[in-house]
Amino acid sequence: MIKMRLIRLLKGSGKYILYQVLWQWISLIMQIIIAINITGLIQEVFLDTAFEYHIPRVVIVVIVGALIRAVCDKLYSKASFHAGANVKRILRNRIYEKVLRLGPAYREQVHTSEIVQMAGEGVEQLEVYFSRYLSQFFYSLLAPLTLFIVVMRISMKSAVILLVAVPLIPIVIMLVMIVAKKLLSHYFDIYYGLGDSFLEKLQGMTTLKIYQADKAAADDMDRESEQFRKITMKVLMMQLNSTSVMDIVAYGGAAVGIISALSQFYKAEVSLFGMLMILFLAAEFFLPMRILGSFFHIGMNGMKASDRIFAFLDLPEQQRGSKEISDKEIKISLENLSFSYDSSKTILNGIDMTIAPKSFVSIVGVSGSGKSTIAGILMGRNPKYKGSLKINNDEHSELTSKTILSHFTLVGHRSWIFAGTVRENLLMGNPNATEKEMNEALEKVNLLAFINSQDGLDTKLTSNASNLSGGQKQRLSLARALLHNTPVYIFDEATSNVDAGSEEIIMNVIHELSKTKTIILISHRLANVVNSDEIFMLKNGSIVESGLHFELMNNKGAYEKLFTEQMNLENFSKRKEVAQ
Ligand SMILES: Nc1ncnc2c1ncn2[C@@H]1O[C@H](COP(=O)(O)OP(=O)(O)OP(=O)(O)O)[C@@H](O)[C@H]1O
Repeated sequence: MIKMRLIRLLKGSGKYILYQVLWQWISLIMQIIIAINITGLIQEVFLDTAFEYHIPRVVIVVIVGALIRAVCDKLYSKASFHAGANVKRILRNRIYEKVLRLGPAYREQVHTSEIVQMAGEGVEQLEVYFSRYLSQFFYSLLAPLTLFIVVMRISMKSAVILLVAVPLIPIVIMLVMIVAKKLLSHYFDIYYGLGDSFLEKLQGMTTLKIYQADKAAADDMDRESEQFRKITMKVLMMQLNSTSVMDIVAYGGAAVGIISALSQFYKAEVSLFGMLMILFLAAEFFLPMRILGSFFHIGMNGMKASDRIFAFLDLPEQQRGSKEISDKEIKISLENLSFSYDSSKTILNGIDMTIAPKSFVSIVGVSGSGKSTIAGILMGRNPKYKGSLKINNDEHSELTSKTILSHFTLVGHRSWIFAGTVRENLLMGNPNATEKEMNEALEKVNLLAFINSQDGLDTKLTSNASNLSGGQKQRLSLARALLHNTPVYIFDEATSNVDAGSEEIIMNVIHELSKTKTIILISHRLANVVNSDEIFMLKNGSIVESGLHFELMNNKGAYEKLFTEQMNLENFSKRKEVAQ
């Protein structure tokens, strides 16, 4: 019922739980004082003693007691807010820091939608656990003991009956917990699955529309939602049933206590005052446990959500060294490097490659041959490689992520542009870039005139720059990469999906850049790689040929075959265009 790992999250907020218990306890003491005064007065009325003199005192006690209880309620709410808010902030920070530590490879271990749900709804579900459940747990132990001490002075028999009946509620809670654990785990599987599926369908909405598959996707969503509705109903039913059982135990226990008090009054074993006191306080024995029971279900949801959060926080992290790249010149050496995403298939097999500082090398090969996997390994995204990858004299895994990312820039064909302004996106490349440097970068990629015809650097961009053309977006990504100004640039199909004009501009920028930087170009289109210092031809994860363009052409191997096929196809297209 209490999870120590969650408790440890409280850190400095533990005092708020203590305050909550204290305010509730003072409120209970006030209630006991009010009950003593009122029942005392009732007894005096029945015994016809001089009760009139006591009325003002009782009225004052009731008013002051009620006021103190109101203040305690207010203070309880305040402490409850602080207890919940702090933990939520701590947990969200931990999730965020974990994502950062996992780095770009996080998606291999967890879905983006799961992280979003975890950090949003998942953390939110812990609110009740910290702000209500925990303090109620301690208070529901303290309250019956306090009441026991009061009632035992009136009747030991009633006090014992009431105290013994109280633990029946936690027994019911524990029995419910056995069923709830399994059900809730299933509930969360379906819940996160639904989120995942919803996000994917939303992201692929345009594709679904193009292939008129949106109806089938909507039917899928309906099916999954229905499954979620059913499991939600099951959870609610379980909660409702257990609440009813707890009510029966609570009110049944109070009834037994009251009956025992009446019987003792009948036998003149307790006074009228004593009988009325037990009558007033019997339900109070059970109320805190009963409230704990109602928080328990929400607390249980939170505990279950925390299982996922902790499983995520415990994901193994890439063990990297602490070395920094110190040289300005960067030599990259891959020696007998192999890699698999999983044990079922080897993706790269015994790769040997040396990339000299400021050289222009290209990696080519048919689709699926492993080109992007090499780029991923160089960027630290696919860390579990075998063999050796050295940056100057240090093994890649001994270097910090930070040093890798500040010496290597990857420009892919799907670089993300964020909603905001052109300026904000460019500053991501270099937060210290001046307006002049940003304009120069835009000029290099032939985008300055267009951006200036809009609102200049303050031109607004929608998410992933959907208000720019594909070519403009790619050139903007390139301008941002230029501002990053690292010694090594990796271009992974940076010109795919762009028009011929944009392709030419991008290739010109890459060639210009190769005068001062190391360039690794991954391209389907072999016409773009002819001027490389070295070309590596990849096939099924192995280098089958390497050398200069003319050497590979003379080899008459796989490269020559692919190059000739592409040239024939391009010439055919050109002839067709001219004929039209
Ligand atoms: N995250 C991943 N998990 C499992 N397998 C993967 C993953 N990414 C790629 N692969 C597999 O690794 C192989 C090489 O993929 P990679 O993307 O490196 O090829 P590529 O040569 O860059 O292809 P393309 O030119 O089509 O981009 C493929 O068979 C692919 O299915």
